Amino acid sequence: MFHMFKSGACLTRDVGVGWRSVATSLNYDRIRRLVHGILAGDRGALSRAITLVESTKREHHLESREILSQVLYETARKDTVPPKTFRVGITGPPGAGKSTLIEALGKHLTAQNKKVGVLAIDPSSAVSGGSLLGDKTRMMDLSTSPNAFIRPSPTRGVLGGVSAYTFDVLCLTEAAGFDITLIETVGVGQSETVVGDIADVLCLVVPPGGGDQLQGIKKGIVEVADLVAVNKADGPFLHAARNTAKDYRDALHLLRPRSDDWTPEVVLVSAIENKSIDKLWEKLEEFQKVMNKKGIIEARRRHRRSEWLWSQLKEELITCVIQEEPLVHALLEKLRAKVILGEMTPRAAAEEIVQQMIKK
Ligand SMILES: Nc1nc2c(ncn2[C@@H]2O[C@H](COP(=O)(O)OP(=O)(O)OP(=O)(O)O)[C@@H](O)[C@H]2O)c(=O)[nH]1
Repeated sequence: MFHMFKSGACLTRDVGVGWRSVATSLNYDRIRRLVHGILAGDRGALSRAITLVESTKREHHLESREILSQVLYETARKDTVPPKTFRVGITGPPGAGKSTLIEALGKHLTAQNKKVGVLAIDPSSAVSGGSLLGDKTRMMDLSTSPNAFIRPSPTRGVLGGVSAYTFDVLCLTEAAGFDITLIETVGVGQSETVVGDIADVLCLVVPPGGGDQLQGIKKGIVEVADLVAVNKADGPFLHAARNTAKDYRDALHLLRPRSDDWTPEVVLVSAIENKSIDKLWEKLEEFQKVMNKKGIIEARRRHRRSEWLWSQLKEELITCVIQEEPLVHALLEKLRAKVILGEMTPRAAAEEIVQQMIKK
């Protein structure tokens, strides 16, 4: 069923030692069990595999790589064009009701026997060790559904950057049969770009606001949103929510749509009262249908994978080759003084270092 295991010998990173060839003794029994489990849709196996992806231990990192390679071998064979999986990015300011909306949307989908994964991208954790998204224990109802898989954000920086990490986790959840993935992030700083990179569709969730509704929400997020959900359209907030929806419709009208095939829309919802969640899903599905018909989702995914290869390669080269290379350190010491004193430009110094490395 599975392709051959790679040999135990491989080139890997050993933190503080540099690149070297090591005869690894990976736990192949565990790898085999987890791969079987994931492909059979076992949530426990999926959780354990993700923990290996998150781990900074070298052997865990290698095990997760082996698991991913076997899992991808299987899923790639069954992959269809257009893809049957759908990656929905949910972003918005803190307190907009993203988690409540994800729970409502998740329940709407699991009730239809759809399998839903929920992932969180938390840029704050990588930088400060804190967590913007907090723990996701709020999605209590959804987490008890066998059709749902909820994974809280990592609590520390992960090797290779947030998008590379989330992409690995996404591959695993999809391999376990969770065809719809809701990817949540707080719309601040870089995070919406990351979720925009990973998701097929980006839904911006905003609360009703008085006066300047777009205040505090960066224009950049609105520009990349495919849908805007104005949440909390209930009780005393209903009137304000309607006004906010109008403001967003006007704002979107002035912006050039991201794609000629889709004009972003604004939907009024109430996550708490479960109002118009079906309408929101209809819109998301419509987006999926329109974009898949033109092959746009698959084309975007392919393009991104290729882009990530470059960014990962650069990152790996910097962290594993350049920073570990004694020659680079020696040259850096020598040339840094010249650069600081203005005797040499940083570009010339960098070129000199690279030339010396190539000659070596
Ligand atoms: N009235 C009303 N309140 C809501 C609705 N959805 C969420 N809330 C409330 O808004 C607050 C924030 O909701 P969350 O779901 O935690 O919002 P969030 O965007 O995930 O917040 P962060 O995790 O801080 O980014 C909570 O007190 C919710 O009960 C809604 O549809 N109507």
